[in-house]
Amino acid sequence: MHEPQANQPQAVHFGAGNIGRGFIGALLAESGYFVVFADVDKNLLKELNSHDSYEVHLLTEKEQTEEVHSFAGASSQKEEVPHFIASPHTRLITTAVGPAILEKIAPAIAKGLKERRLAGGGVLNVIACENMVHQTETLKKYVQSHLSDEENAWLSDQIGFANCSVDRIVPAPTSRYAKNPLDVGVEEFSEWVVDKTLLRGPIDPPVQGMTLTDSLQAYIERKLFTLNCGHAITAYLGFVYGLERVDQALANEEIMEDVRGALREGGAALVKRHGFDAEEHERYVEHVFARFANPKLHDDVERVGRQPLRKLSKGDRLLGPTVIAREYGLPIDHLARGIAAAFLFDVKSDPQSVQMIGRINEVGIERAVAEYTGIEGGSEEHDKIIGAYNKFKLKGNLVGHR
Ligand SMILES: NC(=O)c1ccc[n+]([C@@H]2O[C@H](COP(=O)([O-])OP(=O)(O)OC[C@H]3O[C@@H](n4cnc5c(N)ncnc54)[C@H](O)[C@@H]3O)[C@@H](O)[C@H]2O)c1
Ligand SMILES: O=P(O)(O)OC[C@@H](O)[C@@H](O)[C@H](O)[C@H](O)CO
Repeated sequence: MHEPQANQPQAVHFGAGNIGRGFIGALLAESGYFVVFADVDKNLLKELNSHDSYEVHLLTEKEQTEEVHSFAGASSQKEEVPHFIASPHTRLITTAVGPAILEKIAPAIAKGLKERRLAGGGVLNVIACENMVHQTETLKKYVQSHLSDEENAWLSDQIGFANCSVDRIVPAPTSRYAKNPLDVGVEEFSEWVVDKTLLRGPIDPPVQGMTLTDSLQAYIERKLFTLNCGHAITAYLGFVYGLERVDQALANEEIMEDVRGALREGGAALVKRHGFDAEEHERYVEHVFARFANPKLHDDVERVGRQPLRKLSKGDRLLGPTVIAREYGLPIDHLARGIAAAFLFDVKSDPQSVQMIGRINEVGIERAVAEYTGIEGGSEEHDKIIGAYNKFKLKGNLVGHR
């Protein structure tokens, strides 16, 4: 295992996957932190501990490469991770494991914080970088459930749990550029916005590329309900049309019309809710489309559509903008078509897809839509989703799936 330099500040980052290596871990290392990547993937940990560096490839016209140094891998299921969390050199804990895994990493974080308290380790900040609203506060609740009242009182005083919005498209790496298994390809754009009102003390050393805000809700909703909403609908419609990649899906005019329509509907809702400038929001949407269309990303619709039940849950990228639009009495026709397409995402390697398709086969699409979205049968919204689902199902049958 690689070692930090004497007194080097440390960060423990859970999840050495695409965004972990391609964005958060890379930024922390560039900013002077020794990054301990905590993961469960034994092969990945072996690679992290046998390479001194890896490359982040910017997938732009003229491809550029950044080298990442100063990291190690540690098993999130072993004692070493709590020890790192307890170390006085550790200033930050970050995560990029997926929302469903937050509960699973909470015991290791709680154990590390207990040790830290006893060792007098002091102030530390936790930032979960998952695509969901209030992700770090969700992690905080899981961590608190493993601590005593006394430990929780110390935690409230010493440990910041700050929500954030994290944005950079990082597809699964391919052999086109990956010379070693840690190399990763990313788009050039990146944005990491953190709620400064929930931090304890300054982020020290400051993380280059991290923006601090006191109005995170607007940032995260704009990102999740625009970029991720459009991304998901592109992926689900792309899947229905038998296409493999996001850029291929967007090149299809029918798909593009629905994605644009959904972002228009969701955009009108966001403009009302957050008082965004409508023209500026339109520019944001155009920028998102330009990012999706980047042919160098080779981003797979199966990655972008992964875990459809999470994406169909209340407050996530599909229902979130739909509910806000309805609150303002705005149309949701294209959003409903995007939701409908999600119910046709039949990917055998995705456990949530298997569960969803199994439930549709068991109880029928009408009941499955009501169960997963909370949109009641007989409502206008439910009728729109079912109508679109039936049309897309015919389309899917015509196209034939992979
Ligand atoms: N890839 C992107 O474009 C992107 C961009 C922004 C945000 N995100 C968010 O980041 C998170 C991770 O996405 P990703 O694309 O990097 O996924 P990924 O599958 O590439 O990485 C997840 C990593 O978490 C690890 N992991 C799983 N269980 C673990 C555990 N118990 N302890 C520690 N590590 C564990 C996995 O082994 C894997 O290395 C998700 O919430 C995603 O929404 C991704
Ligand atoms: O990571 P997910 O599964 O929540 O969503 C898939 C993609 O939309 C997502 O990873 C984007 O690439 C990312 O959010 C861009 O910032």
